This record gives sequence, structure tokens and C-alpha cells, in this order.
Amino acid sequence: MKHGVRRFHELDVEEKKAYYARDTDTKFRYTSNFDLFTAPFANWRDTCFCIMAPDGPKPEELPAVLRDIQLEYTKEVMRLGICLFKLLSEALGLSPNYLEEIGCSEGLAVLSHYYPKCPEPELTFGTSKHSDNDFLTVLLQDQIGGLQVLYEDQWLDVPPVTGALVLISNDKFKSVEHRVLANREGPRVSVASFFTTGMLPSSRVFGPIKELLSEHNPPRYRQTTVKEFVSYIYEHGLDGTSPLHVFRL
Ligand SMILES: O=C(O)CCC(=O)C(=O)O
Ligand SMILES: [Fe+2]
Repeated sequence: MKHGVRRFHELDVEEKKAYYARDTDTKFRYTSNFDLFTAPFANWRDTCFCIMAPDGPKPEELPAVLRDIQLEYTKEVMRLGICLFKLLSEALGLSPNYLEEIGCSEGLAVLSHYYPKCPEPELTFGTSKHSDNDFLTVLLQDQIGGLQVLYEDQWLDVPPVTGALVLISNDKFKSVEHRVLANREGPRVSVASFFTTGMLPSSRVFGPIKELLSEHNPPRYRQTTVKEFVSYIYEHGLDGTSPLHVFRL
């Protein structure tokens, strides 16, 4: 998968142009800084964004250099995701299929990032500080490094694997804040698979799971739709703030 992503990003500009889009109606789109016009500054990163589930692209909509591998990789990520949602449900004391049944594994968006060498890495980031606005992220990264997580007020170089189940778990699972440094070495390639249903027109509401609530553990967030939750990031860009404060009671 990492080779496929690198092959795409290293194609001729003319070939990549055909996939460049800033609107939201193509399934596979190549872009740089989705939040270019809303974030406080630009990141040193290009991205291919592709909705793979529930309705993925037709194979011919994917660039030939990563077509087969992206389809195969996504199948495996979906299997892994379903397994993780079962374990997370159990960890919350719920039945194993709980998170799957409320729709957490229904949607999957694959973000394939390419961080070119940066001549002045102290002036920007590869990806600025944020926490992911989805249910869970499965992250694949290469060996270049630069990914950091915030732990007890310190940035640690740790390869993270888990994502964001904060709101519906009522803070039981905390979404890790993370960033990627721009790097003199590179390119760096990563693939972030977001379990999200933000692309669906669903009006289903999510809030803290009622089985987890009690007198001693009252809801800490109001209910919201995934669409509303996700829109925060588009409106603010990766400006270092978390959408969670908007929903906190
Ligand atoms: O490139 C990485 O390792 C992380 C990317 C990331 O944080 C994201 O896509 O949300
Ligand atoms: Fe992230």
C-alpha cells in the first residue's frame, strides 16, 4: 500500500491533475491541505482521499498505480476494524457487536498522505496538532518518523494505532492528540483509514452510550450527528482545537 501511495504521488503533475479536486463529490480525490482556506497555516503534505465504504469507487475510478492494492488493503482494514470494534465494545462492558450495530464500522475513508522533504521543517508541520474526528483510525506509516502524540503535556515519538471513540464512550476512550513534524528527510508516506459515516446523509444521532451512563457517570456530551461532528474540522481546519468542546455539556 505504501509503495502504491508513493507511486501515485510521484506521478507526473499532468497525470495527477486529472484527480485533483477540492469539492466533495468525487470518491477519489487528490488534494493538498483540505483546510487550506480555513486553517491558520498550511501543512507540508499532499493527500489522496477516498471513500471506500459503504459505497466505494468503481475500480476504474482509482488510479491504476494503486488500484488493486487499495481495494485489497481496504478489505483487510475493514476486517481489522470490525475486530477492533468488537474488542472495544467488550472493553466498555457492552456486547461484542454493540459498536458495529450502532454503525461505527459502516463508513470508511482512506487518506493516503505524502510528506515531501521539507527544507525548513522548523517553519511548519507535516500535520498540525489535532485529534481525529471519526470513530476509530487505523494508521499505517513508513519508517521515516515524525509522528508524535501528546502524553501528559509532552510530545512523544510514538507510533499510534488507535483513534477516537471519545464522545460515544463518554470520555472512557480518550482520543489522542497528535501531529506530524515536517522533516528534512523524506518523502514520508502514511495511510490513515478513518472509520466515519460523515459522508452519508444520515440523520442518526450519536451521544454517550446509554448503557455506560449512571448517576455517577452522567453524560458529558450532547447528542450529535456524525455530519455535524465532522463539519467542525472543515470549518476550522487543523487549528489545534478539538471539536469535542462544542458538544461538551
Ligand atoms: O501521517 C500520519 O502519520 C498521521 C496523519 C493523521 O494524523 C491524520 O490523517 O489524521
Ligand atoms: Fe490524525
